[in-house]
Amino acid sequence: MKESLRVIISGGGTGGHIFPAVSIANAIRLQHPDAKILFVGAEGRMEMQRVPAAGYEIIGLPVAGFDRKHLLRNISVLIKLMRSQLKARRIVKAFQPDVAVGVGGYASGPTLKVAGMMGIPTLIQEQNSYAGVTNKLLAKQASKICVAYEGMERFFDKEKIILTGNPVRQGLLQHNMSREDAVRSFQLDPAKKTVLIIGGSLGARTINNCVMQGLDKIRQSGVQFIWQTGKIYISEARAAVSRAGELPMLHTTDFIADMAAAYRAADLVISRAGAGSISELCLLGKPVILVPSPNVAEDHQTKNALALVNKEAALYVKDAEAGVKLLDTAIATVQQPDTLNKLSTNIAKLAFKDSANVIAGEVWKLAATYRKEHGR
Ligand SMILES: CC(=O)N[C@H]1[C@@H](OP(=O)(O)OP(=O)(O)OC[C@H]2O[C@@H](n3ccc(=O)[nH]c3=O)[C@H](O)[C@@H]2O)O[C@H](CO)[C@@H](O)[C@@H]1O
Repeated sequence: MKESLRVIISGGGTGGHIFPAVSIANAIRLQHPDAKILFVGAEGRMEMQRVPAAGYEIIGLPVAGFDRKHLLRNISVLIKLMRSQLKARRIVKAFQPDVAVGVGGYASGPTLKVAGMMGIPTLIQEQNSYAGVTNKLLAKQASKICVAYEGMERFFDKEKIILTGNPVRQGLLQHNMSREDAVRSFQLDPAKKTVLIIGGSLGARTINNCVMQGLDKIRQSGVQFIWQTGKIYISEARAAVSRAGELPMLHTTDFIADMAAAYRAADLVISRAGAGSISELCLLGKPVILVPSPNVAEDHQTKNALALVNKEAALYVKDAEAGVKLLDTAIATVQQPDTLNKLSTNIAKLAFKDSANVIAGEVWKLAATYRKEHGR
């Protein structure tokens, strides 16, 4: 080949979109070490920090989501969308990709739309059991659609669908830290059972409230906790902890950069049922109590969760019941080795092992055809 492979990857908004994108980029780099990869995200969103932290260049579009409650505000959203399309066009023209990959979220809309209009092949990756709005809009012109759940032909053309599972960051699987070192890295005691509490990439209000109201219970439990609050809840959480006094058995943080260490330290996880977290928990065989968010499109987190619960691969606490049940269930379960073993064995059976590599292979196939046609 004359020139190196050139790929645009676009999307973001939450970790659930960003981390699969990074994982696909890493797999492309492994298969094609001289590949040029450019991310296109949304200004001010999480990807603008997380993507450079993963070692990739990103350009932001001034894009924003539609406001379904205040329709008048959408005039500015429309203007931003038009400006984003113009900017996306300039980016695609200058970068000259062989293929564009969309992972869902606002930015992937304008980017993949203009790439498609310019004749560049596009691939989209849908993480959930219910298709996102942007991916549904982009599906018509997409050449391939990589999905993580069966039954996605209700949203997409059957011929384009490939069941790949969700790509997971490679660093989560390729590490050899001991449990003791992992627990110590959170300033906790390796002799104690540890519960990891994660509320998705942005944090979860209900789960945070359970912890804030249960600080005395935590103190007396004999168990220790790693608690990720999310960026917007951290000051409230820290204030509650400092009011409660010394709590050496609780590590509080807004965001965990080293999720490999957090999972390694955990004997049990409490989590929202976002697609990314579920894929990771399956691959690592982690016992988990799922508390699906009720505030997502078509209640898709409950569907994500029930797919596991029905196979006895996870415990389930409804958001509305978390206040009375969640901490008690966690404190009891983490001290029952048989239950933990059964959950771990069953959830590991649901893992997709090689998702990022399979998707990177599909990206290359599309690019290779385009390059041949364009003499690149
Ligand atoms: C509220 C909302 O809209 N949630 C959606 C969002 O989830 P959201 O982005 O919250 O969650 P996911 O579970 O998909 O992914 C979270 C990712 O963030 C990482 N992580 C999390 C916490 C932390 O401190 N550090 C860290 O690195 C996890 O390891 C995981 O890779 O996208 C998912 C995938 O489209 C959807 O299924 C969710 O419904």
